[in-house]
Amino acid sequence: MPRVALIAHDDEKPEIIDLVTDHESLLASFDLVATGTTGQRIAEETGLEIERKKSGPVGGDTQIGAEVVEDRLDGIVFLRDPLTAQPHEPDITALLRICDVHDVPMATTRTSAEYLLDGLAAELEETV
Ligand SMILES: O=C(CO)COP(=O)(O)O
Repeated sequence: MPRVALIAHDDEKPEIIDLVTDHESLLASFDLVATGTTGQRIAEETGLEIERKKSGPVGGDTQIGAEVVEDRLDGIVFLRDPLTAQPHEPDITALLRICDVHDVPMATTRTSAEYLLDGLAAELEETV
């Protein structure tokens, strides 16, 4: 089962809820993990089960990065707010970098997230 991380900055939380709701039946067949507040919102607003790490600003992005290093993740949807500076920018940069190092696909916009989820769904179909 693909393991996917879901992360969104505050401005993008409505967008990730909309994305997840649109793909709820597909995501129900995935193993999901999220940063703290994103995971809380997804759990509250959908019927999906989701593991929650710490909130991004206090280390959640770093915890997701550790999963990348340990080869536990098949993809990450990270809807970033491109217009607001984040106090934990170094953690965000580190997560992007470690995804590049390990060639773990990360989608940072709604459209690229749709492609990523479609790609993982196609892989899942090939294995059944
Ligand atoms: O800050 C984040 C990603 O950098 C997201 O963290 P939360 O999901 O806890 O809001």
